[in-house]
Amino acid sequence: MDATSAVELLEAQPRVWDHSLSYIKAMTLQCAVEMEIADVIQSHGEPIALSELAAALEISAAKAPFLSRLMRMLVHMGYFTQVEQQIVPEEELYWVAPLSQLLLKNNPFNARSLVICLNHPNVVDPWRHMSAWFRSSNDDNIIHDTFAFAHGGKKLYEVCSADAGFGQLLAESMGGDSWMFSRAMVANCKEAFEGLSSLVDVGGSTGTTAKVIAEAFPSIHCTVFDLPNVVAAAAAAASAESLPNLDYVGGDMFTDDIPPADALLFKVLINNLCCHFLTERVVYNVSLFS
Ligand SMILES: C[S@@+](CC[C@H](N)C(=O)[O-])C[C@H]1O[C@@H](n2cnc3c(N)ncnc32)[C@H](O)[C@@H]1O
Repeated sequence: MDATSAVELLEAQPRVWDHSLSYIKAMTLQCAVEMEIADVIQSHGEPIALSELAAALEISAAKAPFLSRLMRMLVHMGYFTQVEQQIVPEEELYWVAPLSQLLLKNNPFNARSLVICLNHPNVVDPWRHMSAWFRSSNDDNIIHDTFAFAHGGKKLYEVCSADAGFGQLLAESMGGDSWMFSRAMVANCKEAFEGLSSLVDVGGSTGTTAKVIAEAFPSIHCTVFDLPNVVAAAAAAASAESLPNLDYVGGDMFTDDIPPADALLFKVLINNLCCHFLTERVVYNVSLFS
């Protein structure tokens, strides 16, 4: 190997490190969500010193230096800002950046469940099995998706049925996304709802999308149709803020009757297979918005 090639390789090496360690950002974000760091700093009401943050998070003094590293990473990722400290210059001060709004528990559009869901072993494992999937030789009875391959042949929703906690997490994971998406949809696509008197949101999860539609179009009766355990939790949570034109029906869309309606909404359901607004006619392709 000549000297130029050696230098080129040396310069390329950090990229391999970068690619191989890129999971650190995901894990750092998950840690911030689990520890509710954004909530703690926001409720402090002003920039918080590292020692105060450590105390509020009940982190021991011995581990506080590691909290400093975590916070610097989160600053680098854009969730927090580091503020100049005048009084005790050596003390680090942190404040929330706009991006951290997406981590706050009291924001209806937060992405907390999404972060936890996307880092869940059930979701990460298929990626770890990708080469084994490519190399597997059962082409006669090919298991098309790597998810099923990594889960003993079970598809996503079969895993959800077997693991109710994960099913609930998946159902909730789109909540913030749906909240923002639905508001944009009802504001920009009013014509898609004209003439409808009923709509079923199939796989409607906690009802975020249906709620937005029901509020925007009181003349449309909206039904959230999802697996019974998901619907039970969603309906219980919704009872306090119930809308007269919104209800919940539990069932399995593969085996149970979907309630009849003028329009069926399939949003982020069964991979890309059903990413459409369906009625007797196709009203809108949801993927246009996502
Ligand atoms: C990725 S989430 C999408 C939720 C919602 N449509 C949205 O866009 O926010 C998929 C939803 O489909 C539901 N689901 C999965 N299998 C189902 C089935 N067989 N019948 C009805 N709903 C199902 C899940 O419980 C989950 O709430």
